[in-house]
Amino acid sequence: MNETAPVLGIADPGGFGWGVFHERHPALIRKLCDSNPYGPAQRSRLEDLVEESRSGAVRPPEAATAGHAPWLAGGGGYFGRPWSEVPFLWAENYFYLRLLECVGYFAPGPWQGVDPFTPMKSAELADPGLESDTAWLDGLEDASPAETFHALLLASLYGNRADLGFRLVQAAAATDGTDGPPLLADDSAAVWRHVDGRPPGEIHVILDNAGRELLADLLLADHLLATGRATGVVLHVKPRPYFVSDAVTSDVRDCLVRLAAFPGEAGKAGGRLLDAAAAGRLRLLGHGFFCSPLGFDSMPGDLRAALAPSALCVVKGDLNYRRLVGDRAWPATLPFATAVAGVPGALVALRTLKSEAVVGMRAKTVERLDATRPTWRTDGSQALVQARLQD
Ligand SMILES: O=P(O)(O)OC[C@H]1O[C@](O)(CO)[C@@H](O)[C@@H]1O
Repeated sequence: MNETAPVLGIADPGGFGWGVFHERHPALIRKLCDSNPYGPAQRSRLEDLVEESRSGAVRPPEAATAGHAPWLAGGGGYFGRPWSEVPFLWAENYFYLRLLECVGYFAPGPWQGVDPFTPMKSAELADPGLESDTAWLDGLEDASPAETFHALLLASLYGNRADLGFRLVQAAAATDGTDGPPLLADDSAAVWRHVDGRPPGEIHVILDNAGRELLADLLLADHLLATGRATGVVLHVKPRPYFVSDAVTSDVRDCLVRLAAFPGEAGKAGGRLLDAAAAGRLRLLGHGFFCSPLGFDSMPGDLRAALAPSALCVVKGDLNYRRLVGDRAWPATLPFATAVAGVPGALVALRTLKSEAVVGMRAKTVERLDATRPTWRTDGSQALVQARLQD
C-alpha cells in the first residue's frame, strides 16, 4: 500500500476534522444532555471533555475504562499532547471512549452499561414511516435475480446516507428505498457475478449504523440466505456504543423484532431472519477491534481468521471505509485495491461519503466534482460501491 499520503488531522480550522470537534461534538453533547437525565457530575464531565478536545491536552483513560491497558499501550504517544496534534481517526475514536467514561458507562454504578445514544436510536426506530420505506420490496416480484440483488445492495448502501451523528449538523437525506445520487464508483455488477457465480458460502457484514441502515442490511442478509446465495450471514456489531448510532447487539435485536412486525415482504423477511438466528445461520460477532482507533491493516489475527473463509465481506459506511483504505489524504485516483488492507478475501465497500479519504475515482469525476461541488467528499451527497473480489 502507498503509505506516503499525509494522515488526516483535526488542526486546520477550515478542515473537516476540525469541524467535527468544534461543531459536531458540542451539538452531540447538548443533544445527549437533553435526552438523558444525567446529573451535574455527568454533565460537567461531558462539558469538560468537549473543552479538553477543543483546546486541551489528551488525558489518558481511567482505570475502569474498557481497553484501558491497550489504549495506554497503543496511545502512540498521544497522551499529554494537544488534541490538535492527534490524527483524526484516533482522536474521534478516543472521544467516543471518553464520552462513555463521562456518563459512567464503565464504572460500577447506576449508569454502568447504559447506552447514552438509546433515546436517539429508539426515536428513529419508532418512526412510523419506516414501514413505507420498505414498501418497494413488495414491487420486486417480477424483477430478475440480478435486479433484485442490485435493489437490495443499493438499499443497504443508501441506508448509510444519514446516520444520526451526521444528522446533528447535516440535513437528513431522503431514505426512500433505493433512490439516490449517481454512484461515484459502481462495482455492483461484478459483486452480483461474484455472489451468483461461486458456490454459496458464509457472507460477513461489518455493520455500521442501527435504525434505517440496519433494517436495509437485514433485508440484504435475508435475501442472501433465502435465495441460497449465502449458507450463513455473520453480522459484525460494535461491542459498545460508538459514533452515536453504530449498531450494538441490542440494536440488531430491536431492529429484527421491529422488522418482523412490518407488513408485506419486509415482515416475512424479518420472520425468516428470526428463524435463521435460531438455527445459527444468522450470527453476531462483536470483536473489540471494531471500537479501536486502528486501520484494518492492524486487524488482529483472530478476527482475520474469522473473516478469511468468508465468500464475501460487506464493509458498511464511512468510518469502516476510512479504516479499510487508511485515513489519509490519498490521491482520489489511487486504485481501490491498492489502498485496501487488512480484510482477507473478497470484499465490497458500500459507503456514503462523509469524510475526506477517498480512492478509486476517475480523474475526470474528481475534476468535475472539485469544480462544481467542493464539499463532495464530506457532505453526504455522494456514494460508492467499490469491490475487491480477489485478494
Ligand atoms: O456512520 P458512518 O457512515 O460510518 O459515518 C461516520 C462518519 O461521521 C463522522 O463522524 C462525521 O461525519 C465521520 O468522521 C465518520 O467517518
